[in-house]
Amino acid sequence: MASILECIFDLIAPRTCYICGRRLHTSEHVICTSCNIHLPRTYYWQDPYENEMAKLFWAKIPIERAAALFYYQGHAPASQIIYNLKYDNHPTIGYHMGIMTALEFSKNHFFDDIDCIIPVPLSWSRKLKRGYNQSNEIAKGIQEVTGIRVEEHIVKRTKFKSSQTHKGRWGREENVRGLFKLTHPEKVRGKHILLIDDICTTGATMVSCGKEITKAGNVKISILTLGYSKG
Ligand SMILES: O=P(O)(O)OC[C@H]1O[C@H](OP(=O)(O)OP(=O)(O)O)[C@H](O)[C@@H]1O
Repeated sequence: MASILECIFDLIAPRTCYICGRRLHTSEHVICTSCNIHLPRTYYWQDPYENEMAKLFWAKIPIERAAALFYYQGHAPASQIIYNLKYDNHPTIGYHMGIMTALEFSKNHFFDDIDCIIPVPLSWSRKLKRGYNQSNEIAKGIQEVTGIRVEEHIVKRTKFKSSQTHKGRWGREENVRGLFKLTHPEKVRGKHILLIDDICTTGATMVSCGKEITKAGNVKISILTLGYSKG
């Protein structure tokens, strides 16, 4: 339930839906109820072991479950959520979308047995430019609902090559190969990790990060993103 303070803030500075622009009710966050209903959900969390996204990771990393909240397409209305989260300085979108995602996924026991959450890291230069890591903001929302701790400093991205956005399938794999460095293997050895990112397209970023984490030994990996893009 919204606090009195939140109601007052909404009167002074009304928030609007990031998809349709309609004014948000105090109980709504990021998107309005109508846009939420029309969000193109994947429902992968209802079949987290064998869906199209999970199959991207088969035989590449020790994958358990994988799911994204919605299908992502470049200019579709729902892409505004990701665009504003990443490129328009709205980190709280990540937190609220993380909460929304966790509430839906937990109905299907998606988070069972997971020991810790690792947001896919950004390079320091990218983080400096953006001011925050969007995956970490999503992770905080997931933690809020599930109580599973977020571990931000177990793996780092050693450099920023270039964005995956305009690359083809092969170029994406090449672009992120060997980019991550596991700095605290003892913290993940024998654990079930939930890797978080904003979007999964080919899965190359998750595979590269996941492979590095598995060097710790006896690790299981599940994957959660807000969007799944068919490329
Ligand atoms: O599944 P994949 O094919 O690896 O693509 C997904 C990755 O691409 C995007 O990052 P990008 O490198 O474009 O970062 P940017 O948006 O910050 O430039 C996105 O944030 C994921 O990390």
